[in-house]
Amino acid sequence: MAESRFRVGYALLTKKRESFIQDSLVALAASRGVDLVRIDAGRPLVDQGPFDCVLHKLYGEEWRRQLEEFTARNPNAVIVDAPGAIERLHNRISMLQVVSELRIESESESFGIPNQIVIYNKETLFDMHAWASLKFPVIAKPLVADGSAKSHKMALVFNHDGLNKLKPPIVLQEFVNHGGVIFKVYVVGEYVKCVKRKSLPDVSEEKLGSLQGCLSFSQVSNLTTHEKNDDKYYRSMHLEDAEMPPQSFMTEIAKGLGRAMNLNLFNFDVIRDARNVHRYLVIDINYFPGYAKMPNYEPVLTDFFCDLAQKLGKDLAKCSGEKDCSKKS
Ligand SMILES: Nc1ncnc2c1ncn2[C@@H]1O[C@H](COP(=O)(O)OP(=O)(O)OP(=O)(O)O)[C@@H](O)[C@H]1O
Ligand SMILES: O=P(O)(O)O[C@H]1[C@H](OP(=O)(O)O)[C@@H](OP(=O)(O)O)[C@@H](O)[C@@H](O)[C@@H]1OP(=O)(O)O
Ligand SMILES: [Mg+2]
Ligand SMILES: [Mg+2]
Repeated sequence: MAESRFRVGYALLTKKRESFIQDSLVALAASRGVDLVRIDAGRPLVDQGPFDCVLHKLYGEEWRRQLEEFTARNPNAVIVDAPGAIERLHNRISMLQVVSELRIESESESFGIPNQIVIYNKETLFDMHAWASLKFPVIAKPLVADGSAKSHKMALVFNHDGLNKLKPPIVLQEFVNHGGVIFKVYVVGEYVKCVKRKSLPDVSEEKLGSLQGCLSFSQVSNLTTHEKNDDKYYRSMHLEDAEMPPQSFMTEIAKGLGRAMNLNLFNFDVIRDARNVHRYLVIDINYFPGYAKMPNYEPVLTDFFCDLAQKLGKDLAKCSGEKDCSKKS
C-alpha cells in the first residue's frame, strides 16, 4: 500500500475554530501524516477538498444538504459525526432519553437522569397535574440546545412565584444537590477522560424556604477564572478535595452512550447525588465540546484521526501501524 496523507477538513464556527485548531494540534497531526484543512463554509463543500474526513459542528438544513451532496460524490470519505446522530442532542429530552435506556451492570454504583418534565406553553406551566412528579427547586432549561447563547440560558426556580418569568418551550429538571462539583466526561472515539469542574452550590431546605422566585444563570462550568475569583462561593470551594467517580463506571457509561448515539465526539456532565453518593446523574450531553480544555487533547485527537485513517485503509506517511498511532496518553 502506498503511503499517503490523511486530509481532515474542518467546518467550525469562529469561536470553536479558534479554541480547537491550535498550532500544537496542527503540528502534531501533521507529524503523523494528518493534514487539518479549513473548510470555507461560504463556498460549496463539494468544490473544496479532497477530504478523507469532514469534521464539523455547524447547524442548519443547508449544511446538512451540503454534507449529503459531499457524501454522494465521495462515498469513501467519513463525516464526523453524522448529522442525523448529532440531532438528538439538540433537544434536551431526546438528549437524555438515551441515558434512561442504557443498561449497565454495577454492584456498587447506579446512574440515571434527574426527574424532569417538558413544558410547551404557559398554561401547562401553571397546571398542577404536570407538576405531580417534581419537587422544588428545579432548573428551567430551554428545550432546544442548538449552541445559541439562548439555549444556555437557565433559571433556578425555588417556588411557584418563580415560574412567571419562564419562557416555554422548556424542560423543568429537579435540582439535585451534588456538593458543588460537576464531572465532565470527554469522549473521543474509544478514548474517555473525566475531569472535575465547579458547579452550582447546594440549596438547603432552610435556604429554600427563604429564597425568592428564581435566579437566572448561564454556562456555570464555563465561568472565567476572573468571574470565579470575584465570587465568595467559588473562592471558598475546594475542587481538589472532591473525589472522582470510579473511572471504569464512567468509561462504561461513555462507551454505552457512544454506541447508542453513534457519536464519536461528545462530552456529558455528571453530578453525584448528595443523598446517595453511589448514584450518578447525567444532566447534559454536548456535541463536540471544548476539547482544548481536556488534558493532552492534541495526542488524543491525533490518535483518533490516525485510527480513522487506518480504518479507511490508509497507510499514513508518518503513522505506520501500531508504533506511532496506538499510544493513548
Ligand atoms: N439537575 C441539576 N441539578 C443540579 N445542578 C444542575 C442540574 N442541571 C444543571 N445543573 C447545573 O447547571 C449547569 C448548566 O446546566 P447544563 O449543563 O444542562 O447547561 P448547558 O448550558 O447545556 O451547559 P454546557 O455549557 O455544558 O453545554 C450545570 O453545569 C450544573 O452546574
Ligand atoms: O465552542 P462551542 O460553542 O461549541 O461551545 C461548547 C463548549 O465548548 P467551548 O469550551 O469550546 O466553548 C462546551 O464546553 P465544555 O462542556 O467542554 O466545557 C459546552 O459548553 C458546549 O455546550 C458548547 O457547545 P454548544 O452547546 O454551545 O454548541
Ligand atoms: Mg452542561
Ligand atoms: Mg450543554
